[in-house]
Amino acid sequence: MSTAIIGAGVMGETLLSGLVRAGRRVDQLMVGEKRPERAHELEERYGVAVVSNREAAAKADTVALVVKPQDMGDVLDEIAPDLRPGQLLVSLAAGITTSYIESRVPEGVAVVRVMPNTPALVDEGMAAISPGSHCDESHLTEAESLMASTGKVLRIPEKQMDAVTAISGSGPAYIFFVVESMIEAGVHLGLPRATSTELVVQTLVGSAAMLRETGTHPVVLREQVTSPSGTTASALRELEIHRVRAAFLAAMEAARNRSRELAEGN
Ligand SMILES: NC(=O)C1=CN([C@@H]2O[C@H](COP(=O)(O)OP(=O)(O)OC[C@H]3O[C@@H](n4cnc5c(N)ncnc54)[C@H](O)[C@@H]3O)[C@@H](O)[C@H]2O)C=CC1
Ligand SMILES: O=C(O)[C@@H]1CCC=N1
Repeated sequence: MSTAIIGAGVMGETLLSGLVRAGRRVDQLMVGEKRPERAHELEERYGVAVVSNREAAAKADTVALVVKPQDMGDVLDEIAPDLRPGQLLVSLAAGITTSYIESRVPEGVAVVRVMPNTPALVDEGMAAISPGSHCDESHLTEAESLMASTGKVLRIPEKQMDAVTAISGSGPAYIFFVVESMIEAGVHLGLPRATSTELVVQTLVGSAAMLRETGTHPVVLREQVTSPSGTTASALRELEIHRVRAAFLAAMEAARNRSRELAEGN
């Protein structure tokens, strides 16, 4: 099965590198990329063929669309004449619905919408997938296998996609923001930056491993750290006073709303 990736920026390369790591044959992969210097970089790095978007659409069994939502209309209009019924189109773009894509491509092209995230770069990705209206099980399985090369995959109803985008799609950015803030705090408290960074990164990795390996609810894990009248209780009181919980809710609502706006072409 040949796969084309159209749009080889951050997420396009993440997908490409994952497929290569998972053992997909490079001669079964191709890339369509607008920026010539970027295309050249990927040719050099992976030995992958860079072709025009139309050639990618005409040749590949599966076409992954990894351009920005704002560029999706133009790309679909460009490749529509080369697509054929039964072919699989996988969109990784935030906001863009399967019905929007289906309305711009020939009848019978199978569309799967995916929301991935960047930890896929280290094979710890979280991707959610939803079928469009012309998908059969084999299309969904192929999209699932594409994304499973770099992490976990969950099938979800498309109506949940904007919320998923806000949680796991954008999620790594919130975590990096927390990490960055904790490192800075360590520096304020007098730690050398390298020490603070090592402490925070390992604390994050250790906490994530506890969540995954014990399956224990985060509230219970947090309570285990919080000794009566201790240091953690003092810190958590400040987080509540500064409404960090409410800020997370507002942030994720804003991301969900932005995903909805992107669907309307804004
Ligand atoms: N970066 C992330 O963490 C995530 C991104 N996504 C989605 O992935 C998509 C791409 O995002 P990024 O990789 O972050 O953006 P990016 O800007 O790094 O990559 C987009 C790439 O598409 C190329 N491009 C633009 N128009 C093109 C055209 N007509 N033909 C061929 N290539 C074209 C650009 O030159 C660029 O290399 C977006 O739709 C985004 O919503 C989804 C989940 C996570
Ligand atoms: O910020 C964005 O729009 C993309 C989608 C999810 C993560 N990055």
